[in-house]
Amino acid sequence: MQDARPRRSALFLPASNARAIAKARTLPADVLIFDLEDAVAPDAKEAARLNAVEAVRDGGYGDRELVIRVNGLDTRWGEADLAAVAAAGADAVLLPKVNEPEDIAACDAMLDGAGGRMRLWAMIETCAALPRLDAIAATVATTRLGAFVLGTNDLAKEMRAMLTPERTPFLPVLTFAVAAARAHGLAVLDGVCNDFTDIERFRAECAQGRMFGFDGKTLIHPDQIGPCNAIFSPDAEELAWADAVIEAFARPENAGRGAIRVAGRMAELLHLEQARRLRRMAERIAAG
Ligand SMILES: CC(C)(COP(=O)(O)OP(=O)(O)OC[C@H]1O[C@@H](n2cnc3c(N)ncnc32)[C@H](O)[C@@H]1OP(=O)(O)O)[C@@H](O)C(=O)NCCC(=O)NCCSC(=O)C[C@H](O)C(=O)O
Ligand SMILES: [Mg+2]
Repeated sequence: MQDARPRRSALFLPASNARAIAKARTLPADVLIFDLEDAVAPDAKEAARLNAVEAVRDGGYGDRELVIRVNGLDTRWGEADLAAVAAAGADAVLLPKVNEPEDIAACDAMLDGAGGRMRLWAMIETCAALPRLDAIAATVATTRLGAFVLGTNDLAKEMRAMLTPERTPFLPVLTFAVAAARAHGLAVLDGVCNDFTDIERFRAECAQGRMFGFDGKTLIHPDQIGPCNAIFSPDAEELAWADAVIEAFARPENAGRGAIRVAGRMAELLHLEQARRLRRMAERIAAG
């Protein structure tokens, strides 16, 4: 079940940066994404690949989910990246610039030698992918696909759109990416906020991402982790409501009822499901 694991914060780090790789062992991000793609200069690609594989093998990252973003399979590094990642034992490989379902199928076939546990995550960051989100997500039935990750920098570049604080040009993409992911049981992570020194802008983006239904947000700097974890965790008010709904439905007088009154609001069985999910998530977060 995709919702069982907290993925509030997913920190990208250039796998060419040994200091960042070491520091990440101490950072409270739920997911670490070792990047071999856009954060790494062409001359450093091979060294970065070795660093990422070594970091995953050496471990020391506790419960954090370890993901390696490879270069595209149409680049000169992509296939070797994928072979190395398949052997490394990461939790997932992140494939950039997925355009169509066939990209997932091709990458999945190349991961045949990897352990069964390894998932394939897809970057949604091209215009070509947008009309095909449902078909891409539907490949979960026959592949290791596990998550969508939005790439709003590449989308802005391709669309020639502006990355404004409100993210107006991307709002339909946020909705449809979350809906496609949910329809097929995938996890879904929001794109990065480049402005890592403006924490108020960042908080607003996290709150917007949470409002749209994302599981969490991808990050580029350690300073973004704390606020992101806080905003993507169920807060006290939500948990109080969840507890009230669970308690109310458990009362004998409400047995067999589909809709009841809780603290002046309507609660239906669908809200009971939501309340239980929030509680499970809070327990997973508290367990660390
Ligand atoms: C953005 C940065 C280049 C800023 O670097 P810098 O100015 O050097 O940061 P600081 O001096 O503030 O760093 C303080 C300490 O924190 C460590 N650090 C910094 N960033 C990270 C990180 N991401 N992970 C782990 N540790 C990090 C520094 O080493 C300092 O440590 P210490 O010296 O011990 O105190 C830089 O933050 C950076 O490179 N960020 C990640 C960039 C990246 O990965 N980009 C690719 C993903 S974004 C993307 O492509 C999304 C998508 O594809 C799209 O299209 O949108
Ligand atoms: Mg990108």
